[in-house]
Amino acid sequence: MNASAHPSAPPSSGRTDSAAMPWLASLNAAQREAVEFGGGEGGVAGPLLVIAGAGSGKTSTLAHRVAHLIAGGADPARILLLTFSRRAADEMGRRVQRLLGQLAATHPWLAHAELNWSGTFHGIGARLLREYAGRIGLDVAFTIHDREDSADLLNLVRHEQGFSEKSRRFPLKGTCLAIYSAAVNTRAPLAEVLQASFPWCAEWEDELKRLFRAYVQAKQAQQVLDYDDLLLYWAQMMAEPELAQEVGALFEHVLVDEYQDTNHLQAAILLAMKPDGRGLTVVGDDAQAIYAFRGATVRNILDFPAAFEPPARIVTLEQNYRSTQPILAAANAVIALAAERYAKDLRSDRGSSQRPRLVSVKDDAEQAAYVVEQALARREDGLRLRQQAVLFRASSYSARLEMELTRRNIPFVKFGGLRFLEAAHVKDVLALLRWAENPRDRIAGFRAVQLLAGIGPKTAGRVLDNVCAAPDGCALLAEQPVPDGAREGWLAFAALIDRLAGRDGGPAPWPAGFELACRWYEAQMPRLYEDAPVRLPDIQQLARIAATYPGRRQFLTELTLDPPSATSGEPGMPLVDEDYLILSTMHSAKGQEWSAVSVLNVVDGCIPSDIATRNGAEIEEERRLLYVAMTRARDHLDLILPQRFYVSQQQGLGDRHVYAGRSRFIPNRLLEHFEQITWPLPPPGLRGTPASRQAAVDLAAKMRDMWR
Ligand SMILES: Nc1ncnc2c1ncn2[C@@H]1O[C@H](COP(=O)(O)OP(=O)(O)OP(=O)(O)O)[C@@H](O)[C@H]1O
Repeated sequence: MNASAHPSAPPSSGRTDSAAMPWLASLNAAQREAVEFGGGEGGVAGPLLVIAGAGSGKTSTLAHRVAHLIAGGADPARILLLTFSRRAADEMGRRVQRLLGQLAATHPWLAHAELNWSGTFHGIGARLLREYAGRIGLDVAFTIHDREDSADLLNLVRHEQGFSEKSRRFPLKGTCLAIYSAAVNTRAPLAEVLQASFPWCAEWEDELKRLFRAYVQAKQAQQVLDYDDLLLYWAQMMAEPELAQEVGALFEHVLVDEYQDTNHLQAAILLAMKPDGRGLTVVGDDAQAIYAFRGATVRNILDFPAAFEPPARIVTLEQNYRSTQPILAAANAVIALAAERYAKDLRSDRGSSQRPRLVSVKDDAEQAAYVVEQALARREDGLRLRQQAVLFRASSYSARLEMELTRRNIPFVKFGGLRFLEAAHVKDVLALLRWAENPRDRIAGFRAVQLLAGIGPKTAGRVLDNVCAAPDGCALLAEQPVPDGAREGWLAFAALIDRLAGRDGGPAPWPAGFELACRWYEAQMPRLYEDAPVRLPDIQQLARIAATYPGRRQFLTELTLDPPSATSGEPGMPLVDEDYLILSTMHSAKGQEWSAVSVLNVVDGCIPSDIATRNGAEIEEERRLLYVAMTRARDHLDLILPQRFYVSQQQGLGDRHVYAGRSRFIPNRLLEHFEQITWPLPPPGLRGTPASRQAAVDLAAKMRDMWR
């Protein structure tokens, strides 16, 4: 809500004295400088870069800055806050409100201040594009394709262009999409992208160009945008000076979290909106840049200050509040070996005698047993499971652990695994809605139509051709040529779609329309899926989520951009008040913290992952990923090293057992930062003393020295 629109609006000055703001006392000097930067009577401040080490309170500093700006008189409706995930945006909103709540007794209007422009770049992009659709030649009813839909459409075009019949093998749809996406997000010429990241596809440059041209045409004809388009269209819109100025003027302040993981397009958007940097604040940590594989570039943060004249003010946060000193020392040692970085002197006042542990176990079964035993032991000591996380490089690494947790009836939630939207049955229902929303969306239509018994790709293709050729709203679905055996079902289906689209006279119903779609779909499920009963709760869950949105369009947009996790096929999502262990990929652990963290498979081949060791830059990113994982821990950190583990679905290799050594990111010279243990512990009589265990390491070094 716009604060000034509220009945108890602020007094005309709308300002609160800086000295009266209660939160300032809790900040350290650097944080306070970042929060207060530009305060006072000088108007909107120039650009600010906050370089923040892990756990140094950058998220909290950003929230404080937003609260500070609002309390200082800034209109919350004119603050744009861009975060990496929707979850982060929600969390930030909550923190800002909590802070402003502290002033509510004396400044009642602050209790109602709400940030209504906070979200991810993609989410905000979608919203602006819809608002400006008419001005930039977009249909306001455009639908958004997720990665899988985009790959399907690209595949269709690839086929139509005859590339699937080439005698030499043309890149597959997933690779084509990755190349397309890399070129769009890095803004680099195709030849350069191919050379740098896809050299084995370089011979197809001309064909790929043709393919991408046709893909863009197909998207435009169908009025669909893919994820990359949300940024690309926004950036193109900002390349029009008049529009850039107009959109830029909507926001007095623009604040960006996790700036190290933004790409060229995102930087271009910001600079076009705020060319002189006034009102622009970005925060980030170059040591935590982990999204280069999606086109992010750490140069954005490194080059930010010099993009303005005078250059941006830099504030560096170096006090770590999260981790104990030994954990921080180990993490610092790991990142100190990085090839290039902004040097930071991260320190912690949290003393502890416990170094992080390097735990050797025989295989992934023992790894799972170890993790469970430790988690339960800590719980016995009073540490809730929710305060404990298990992190891994690839989602599949936790399979054994998930089985063990299920067997022992220990609840857990997993972040970064199968996403809700990737579940086939969820995609089915959304395809129905999307097709009703936009009859030109062929990917949605193709999926929806084939849900019917007796209708295959051929009939579906014919129906879609007819629908696309018909003028808007005149598709006459019921009269489409379908096989006789399918006719009865088809009539009911056509009536459903017409009802959902509001083509049967009444307005499109919502959320009742969703219920109708679900009821129709549930009747099809037993035919479509053997395990229909397991999938059914997801559909019911989807209906519950849908009911919280004002309409179908908002629902589809939000869900495509920020899907919740799937539940079926995994242990049920625990109740909110229940205790549960956190399982997460390292990427999804970004920005989080837990008291105890265990990292699985800290061995070469897993971290760095053997799919990311093609060049130095990829290896450096893997190092930062391990650093991100280690710096999530407050009090306990275990890095686990199975000597033998099982990997599944390796391309070209199939499932197999692998033997591997400790990750190259923890070479021998870093061992002093860790306590090394082997689990299960040998019987007490055979354990030796700490000194004799250290001696074993020295002996190993001597053996190696023999060959120097
Ligand atoms: N001035 C402060 N005094 C005490 N604790 C603080 C202070 N600033 C931050 N913290 C605490 O430090 C921890 C880390 O803060 P936050 O999550 O904001 O860090 P971050 O910089 O975003 O971390 P990362 O980049 O590693 O994700 C939190 O538990 C937070 O409450």
